[in-house]
Amino acid sequence: MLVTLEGLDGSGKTTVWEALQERYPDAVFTREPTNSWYGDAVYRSIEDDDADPLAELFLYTADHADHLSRVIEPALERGGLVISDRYSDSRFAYQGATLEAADGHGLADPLEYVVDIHRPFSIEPDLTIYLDLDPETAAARAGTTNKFERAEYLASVRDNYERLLERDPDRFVRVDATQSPEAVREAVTDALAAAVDESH
Ligand SMILES: Nc1ncnc2c1ncn2[C@@H]1O[C@H](COP(=O)(O)OP(=O)(O)OP(=O)(O)O)[C@@H](O)[C@H]1O
Ligand SMILES: Cc1cn([C@H]2C[C@H](O)[C@@H](COP(=O)(O)O)O2)c(=O)[nH]c1=O
Repeated sequence: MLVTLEGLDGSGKTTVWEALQERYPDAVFTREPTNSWYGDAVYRSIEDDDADPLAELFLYTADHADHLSRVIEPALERGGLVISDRYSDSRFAYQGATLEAADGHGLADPLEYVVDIHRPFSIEPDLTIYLDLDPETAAARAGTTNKFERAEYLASVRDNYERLLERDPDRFVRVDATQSPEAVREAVTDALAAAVDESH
């Protein structure tokens, strides 16, 4: 079973992901960008304010392809529970917004384009927990240290997440990330426990 945590920078994904490790000691905990050399390339691009949006999309997507074949697919084939801090929805929402800001880079609908390039090879999560937070609080919590962690940009990322939730309501569970860390953890734990029970 593949479970993903999604949301804006600073929404609390990593805080929750770390807490879940105690609860599910046998699960595979992973994340995107990964710690591979593909992930290193992604982090170089994050630091480059002038990175080409399409080139950046393909760097993230290369990292995803490697993540799938090296980590996700083997774990799922073993029948394990995989919990990923960010996954393909981050690409749909963030690179969709970056391409949109670059006048669509000649694409009619950047978000749909990013979804489409994943279709032939990616694996859809069984459950995606979306930590919903307003862009201003997200940017403040994240510390506004890179080009993505700015409220204006995060507002368009959030709009894209809303589109993704609307098109796939059965896969997503929305959690109010303005709550205390304890309340967020409890809501995520409840959603995950229900999904794990249902899968048995
Ligand atoms: N529910 C919460 N209320 C207030 N602060 C929180 C909450 N959850 C996490 N934080 C704090 O917000 C900051 C960002 O949290 P965290 O790193 O978990 O977010 P994230 O979604 O993983 O961010 P990023 O995507 O940028 O890595 C941290 O300082 C963390 O302690
Ligand atoms: C997977 C992925 C991530 N991003 C962005 C989101 C963050 O601003 C950075 C790094 O992620 P972290 O969780 O803060 O370490 O990358 C993205 O734009 N597209 C993606 O596919």
